[in-house]
Amino acid sequence: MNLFSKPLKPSIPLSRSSAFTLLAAFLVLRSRVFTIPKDALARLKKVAGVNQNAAQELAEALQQVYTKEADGSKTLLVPYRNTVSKVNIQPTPTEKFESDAPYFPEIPPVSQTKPNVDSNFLRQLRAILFRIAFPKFRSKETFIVALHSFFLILRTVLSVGVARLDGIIVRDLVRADGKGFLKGLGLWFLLAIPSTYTNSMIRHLQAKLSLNLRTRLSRYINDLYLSSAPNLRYYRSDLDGIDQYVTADVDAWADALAGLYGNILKPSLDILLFTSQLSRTLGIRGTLLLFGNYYATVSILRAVTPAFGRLAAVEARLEGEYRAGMGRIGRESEEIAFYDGGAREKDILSRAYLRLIKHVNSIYKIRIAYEWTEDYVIKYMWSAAGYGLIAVPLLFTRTKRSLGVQTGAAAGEKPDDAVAGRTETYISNRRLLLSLADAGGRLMYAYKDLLELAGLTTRLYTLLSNLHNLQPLPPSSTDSEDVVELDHVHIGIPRPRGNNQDINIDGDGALGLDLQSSNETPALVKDLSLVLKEGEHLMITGSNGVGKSSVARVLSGLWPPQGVNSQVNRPSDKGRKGLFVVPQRAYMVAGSLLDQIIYPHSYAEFLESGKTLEDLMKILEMVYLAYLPEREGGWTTRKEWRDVLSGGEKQRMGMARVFYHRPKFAILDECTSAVSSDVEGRMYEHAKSLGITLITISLRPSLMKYHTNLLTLAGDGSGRWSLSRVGTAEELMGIDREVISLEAKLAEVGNWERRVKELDGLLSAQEPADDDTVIV
Ligand SMILES: Nc1ncnc2c1ncn2[C@@H]1O[C@H](COP(=O)(O)OP(=O)(O)OP(=O)(O)O)[C@@H](O)[C@H]1O
Repeated sequence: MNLFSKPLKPSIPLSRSSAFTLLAAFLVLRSRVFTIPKDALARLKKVAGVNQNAAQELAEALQQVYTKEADGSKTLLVPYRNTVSKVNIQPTPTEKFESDAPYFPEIPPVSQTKPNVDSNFLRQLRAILFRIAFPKFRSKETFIVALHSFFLILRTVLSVGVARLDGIIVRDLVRADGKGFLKGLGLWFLLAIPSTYTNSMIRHLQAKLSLNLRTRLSRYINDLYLSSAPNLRYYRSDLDGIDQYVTADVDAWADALAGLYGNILKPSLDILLFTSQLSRTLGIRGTLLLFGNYYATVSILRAVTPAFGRLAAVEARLEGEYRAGMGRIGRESEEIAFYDGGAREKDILSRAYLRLIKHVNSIYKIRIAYEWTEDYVIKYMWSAAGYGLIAVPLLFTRTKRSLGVQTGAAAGEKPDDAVAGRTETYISNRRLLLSLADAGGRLMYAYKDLLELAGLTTRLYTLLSNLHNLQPLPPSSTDSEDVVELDHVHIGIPRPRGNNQDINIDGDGALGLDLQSSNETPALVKDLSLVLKEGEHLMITGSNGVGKSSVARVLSGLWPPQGVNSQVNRPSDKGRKGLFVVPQRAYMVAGSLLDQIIYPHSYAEFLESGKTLEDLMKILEMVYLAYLPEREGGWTTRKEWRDVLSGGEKQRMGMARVFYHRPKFAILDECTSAVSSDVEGRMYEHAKSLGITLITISLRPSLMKYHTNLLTLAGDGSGRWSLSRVGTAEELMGIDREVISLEAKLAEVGNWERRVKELDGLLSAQEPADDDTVIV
């Protein structure tokens, strides 16, 4: 039966109905045919020997083992339902980032932008879509979109079929044609199978598209964000609440885009097809009225649509602030508990939450007026227009004919047939119009979704633009000789991004800062020059906040060196790691006990290095943590180590990492301040015996004896410094003795002050008597 065009034949050709039956049977059986029962699959795998090493693979997967492929990619073993799935990860090449950067120029902060559906939005969306989400025409995502589009079109075509069939069934009913009615009903059930299957496929493909887009974006952003030196974007990005951008915003954007595609394509197709179907019966006048109706609807709704894009962007930011607050409490729970700061934290969080829900509430309120107008226009105005339009063929075209039948003017046509024909037209058109109203409604909702997508696109684009516009830090020029060298370097706090007009490139290509012409804060340390060869151990000292850690930041490449013609040389990583820094705050990585020692190595790199668990045990012995594997239940135990280990234990773990990596130079930034002096001394001696050159930042004079050079930062705001050689062990003992005697003398200062006060008291007690004497 030709369901999609009129006139409709009463009988159903056998070939079409058998085709439908076959399609239905295929769809029902599909799941049985293509889904192999799990136990059968397991048996098959066993026969094929696939599961032989499953236990070992699972253990390796839990240890985050990956294999390096020839093309530079990694195959990760991911535990999944007691099995291991292999996921190949292709890193985004640096050239790709370089070629993408011009598409993501610097933009104003997200708080200063008003996302809207305009050329700016289209430019941003195009850049994200075609540079990241769909970089190639022939990709999995393109295939999903094509399949999704196919099912969307199929759904529209089937809807027209359903509308026509609806009319036929009612027509046969009015005609009292039992056979035709039953056939129609049978066809109805058959048509329901592809229709419902199409619906679930549309939902499935939409979810799949969203997930694929999210994966592509997440991989790209993670590769960009977690970049190693000299980019260090995760360290240098100044975007507030960046975790919200990288996680929730990417997810929301992928969802919004995948949903929007269906929400725009399907109703647009519906409107096109339904309008063309309707125009056959409505004639020119009716069709024009239909378009007039569309125009009126769009004009009214555009006028009342609020700025959903900006509202969505603000909501995402507030959500991020609230999440960040919660995360901070989780991270710093012990410190907060010591201060009993729960009530204070609750106030801070409540404030963040209130700001969020106030905003969300205001969106809901704004939506009431919008949705009220929308419902009124879409449901009632469109339905009323629909009734009017249906009346056109009934009252003007066919009325005359049917009146003729009733008056006997059109002989040869039964009155029942005429009524049945009218009913069929009415039912089909009414269903088409209802679907049309529904499509119109969805298209209007899609406009709101489009505005929300604009808000999320702005946030995503802000993230990408922020990350792309962080220029790499100046590379260190490494000599063949392994030395640490600073040459005329100003150590200063880096200027915030977007204010770097004074940064210039000097003749050697090193990035410098012209302090004469700049308006930035004065350098913490000025014109610092030093050369440190292997075996020359340096201690950096000076009072708090004077810039000791900042020197380490410049040495390790976290901060750019400032000053004209300034230069930094770092030892190369050839042979073994050149420079390794143990920071002031101990850091414990998420993972096993073993992972804590080998960080930043992965388990695979540990295996590659040829070191063994015995070696690790020896290292733990050296830092007096040999009891940990047994106490914590083995090397593979995974815990929240930040909470499990004490402050001193965490610092010793930092030293264990130094012994594991055995770098040429190690910067130890007050990383043993909580370790007892005797253990600290032994660890320093051991580090030196491994051939590690130490650069220690400390306020403890007792550590001086392990070093050959002393850099003292003045700390009087002048940026002055002095570099001296530390004497022999004999001389150092002398210094130690002098320090002890001076400390003893200083301890006496309190007593002397008390005595001076007593004497002052005695003197002042005698003074009035003298005065009296004078008066008398
Ligand atoms: N990212 C930053 N932004 C702004 N100011 C900073 C930043 N990092 C450090 N500072 C400031 O620079 C100064 C020097 O900091 P630095 O960490 O180098 O001190 P320090 O000498 O190591 O102190 P301490 O002995 O207390 O560890 C401090 O006043 C600090 O507040």
